[in-house]
Amino acid sequence: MFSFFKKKTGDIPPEQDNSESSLADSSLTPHESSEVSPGNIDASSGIAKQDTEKKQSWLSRLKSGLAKTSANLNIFGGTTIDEELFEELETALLVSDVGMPATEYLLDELRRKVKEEKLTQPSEIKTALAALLTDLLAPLQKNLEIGRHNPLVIMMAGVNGAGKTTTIGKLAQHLQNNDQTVLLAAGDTFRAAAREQLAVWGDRNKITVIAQESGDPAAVAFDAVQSAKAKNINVVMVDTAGRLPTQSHLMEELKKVKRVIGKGMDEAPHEIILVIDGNTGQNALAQVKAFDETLGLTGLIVTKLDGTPKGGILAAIAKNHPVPVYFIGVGEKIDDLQPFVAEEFSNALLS
Ligand SMILES: Nc1nc2c(ncn2[C@@H]2O[C@H](COP(=O)(O)OP(=O)(O)OP(=O)(O)O)[C@@H](O)[C@H]2O)c(=O)[nH]1
Repeated sequence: MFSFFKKKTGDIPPEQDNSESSLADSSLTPHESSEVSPGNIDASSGIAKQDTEKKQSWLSRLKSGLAKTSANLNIFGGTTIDEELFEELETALLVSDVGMPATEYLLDELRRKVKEEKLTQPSEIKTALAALLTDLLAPLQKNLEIGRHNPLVIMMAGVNGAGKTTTIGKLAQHLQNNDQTVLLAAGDTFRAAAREQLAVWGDRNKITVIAQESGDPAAVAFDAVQSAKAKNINVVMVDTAGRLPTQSHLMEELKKVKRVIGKGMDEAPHEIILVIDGNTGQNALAQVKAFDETLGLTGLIVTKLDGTPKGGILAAIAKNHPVPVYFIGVGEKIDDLQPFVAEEFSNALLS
């Protein structure tokens, strides 16, 4: 099944309790539990077919999005495994922003595999590298769990232009498609245009957007949580203005937003997600470390992996400062944002 979110129940009614399954799965339950008839066989196989098509379409977009990074790694066309090939691979991994520690790790493991498994062909090294990369990235793979708090409060942070606002828009639509009600907090009070952009977008998609003239992002976030509680909304997403980790007063402001959200609802924000531009390369690692230190990140979303030769950054994050990657983005359309799956990612790079 093509699942976008993981659903865990907490305070939702028992009849909707379908923990450990995805929302998309839960929407299938009536078909599965009702009596089998030709009608519902057709319906469920139709859904399965649609899912397979969606998945195939995503995999091909992922592959073409990562084409520049995978071109860096296209060095396995020869006939012998020698020191020159390992040196070429080292350069290719570094150029792809895998970073030194992960590059050294992958090369050491590959040399061990070549010996142990008596590999002789470069194509076998490529397959072995794909498996090693999958293992390295696997700890980053985690579904965003919805349904465990009502509302689930998600705070988004990141540097300017990373893709926070557009990602919030895409996620909101995915959530709506999964029968979740959503409310947005226009916490990017720095850019008036960003607030207006979100308000117009909210109008068009019938999603309430809480905005204020005051310019205090913490107050906007607080109001949004109160409003969501009063309206029994499922998910609140709090947008924040872009900032560099070196701008300490702005990092302090983020801490305040987090603190004030906590005053509005115990244990909130439940998710603090850093949105990273995949083009940023090694600097993204510095961003993860700095925002994590300031806020305690629960997850990452890596956007703009389309067209970048620096897609290896996920391996650097996995090796140096692992934080779950909930979603990756390879374009501007809603379906260009999908859950991160380590094996899909490695295969797109190395198949
Ligand atoms: N190619 C591509 N573009 C993307 C992707 N995700 C977002 N964008 C684009 O990136 C640009 C910046 O996105 P925003 O959502 O405005 O970024 P932001 O982080 O909210 O920006 P600030 O408000 O300045 O901090 C927009 O033009 C988006 O359409 C992606 O996965 N691929």
